[in-house]
Amino acid sequence: MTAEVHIDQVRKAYGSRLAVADASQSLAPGAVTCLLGPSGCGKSTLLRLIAGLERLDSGRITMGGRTLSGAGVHVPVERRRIGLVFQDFALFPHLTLLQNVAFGLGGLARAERRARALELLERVHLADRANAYPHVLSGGEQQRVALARALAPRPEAVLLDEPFSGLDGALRETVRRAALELIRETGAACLLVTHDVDEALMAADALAVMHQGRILQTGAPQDVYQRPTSAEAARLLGPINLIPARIADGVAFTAVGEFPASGAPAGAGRLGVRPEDVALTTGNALRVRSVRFAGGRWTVELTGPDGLELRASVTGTPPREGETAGIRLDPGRLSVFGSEKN
Ligand SMILES: Nc1ncnc2c1ncn2[C@@H]1O[C@H](COP(=O)(O)OP(=O)(O)OP(=O)(O)O)[C@@H](O)[C@H]1O
Repeated sequence: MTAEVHIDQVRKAYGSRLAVADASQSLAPGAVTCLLGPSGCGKSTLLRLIAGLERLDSGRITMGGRTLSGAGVHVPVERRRIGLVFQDFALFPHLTLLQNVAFGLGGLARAERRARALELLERVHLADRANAYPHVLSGGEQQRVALARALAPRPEAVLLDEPFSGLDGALRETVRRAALELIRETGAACLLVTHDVDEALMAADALAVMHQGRILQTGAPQDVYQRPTSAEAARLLGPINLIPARIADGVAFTAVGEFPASGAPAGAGRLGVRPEDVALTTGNALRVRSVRFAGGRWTVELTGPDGLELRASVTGTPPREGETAGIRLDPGRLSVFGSEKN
């Protein structure tokens, strides 16, 4: 069974601290929605609200049209049909892997519970360890058991809170890929909370960026990255140059040239461009302040007229410090933002 989760204008405060501020988001069945944002922005609180571990102050959360949280409604955690996976795995140390996975299958007869738990352990390639205890497993294996346990009761949604942060390097990517593949196959709606930009960009079918309790933008990862709707959202996914501009008649006038800005309101604004979308040319509009090796690319910092500071990320032979340079910006990779100083 698959169901869409709708989060509608959800708000949660702890005392005077607004942790989640009127957040709205949909989680599509069979897809991974990544919730990305800096520490303290409210990601875990939103996940806990969806799980039913917290009560919301206002707004509504529905799954398949059924209200889980809303005015006068709070379906208890165990009746939500939602699977949870946390960073610390939260396995029961005194239970075997089989017992851990069977834990949430209370409604089934004993033989069925065992069969279902074994089936899930097989899916995560740990059936041969069914009678082992969690402490003998590696971190990656424990995470796979936690996933098997979350999926065993056939949840309609799966919520994962930084589930891979305890794993490092190549293992992290392997475990993540296998886990998300399995979740997608089940058709459950999936929310993956992370503060790791690379993880979010790679793993997400849909990416939601959160800042100070608000979801600023949602979309395909490449769209949010290349077409951010605000400077704040842009910065959450990596460095971006903000070039002061005066906008008139669909053209942005800047200290480094004129660029198309059709549809942007006239007046003061800023052009946003990622460092890798700044191409260096011969010219003398800018001065190279520093050049740093960044593994496969070079980070070049430039200064220009009116105190302009720009960063370019380039391949090939970089310029030398102190030299002059020009830049070329691909009009298709420019974003136009308002002028507020954020
Ligand atoms: N139980 C609580 N009581 C009081 N304040 C809380 C509680 N839970 C969260 N907060 C506050 O709400 C805000 C959001 O916290 P939350 O844990 O949701 O952020 P987060 O984005 O998940 O952060 P992290 O990535 O560090 O886990 C923070 O300012 C936090 O201190």
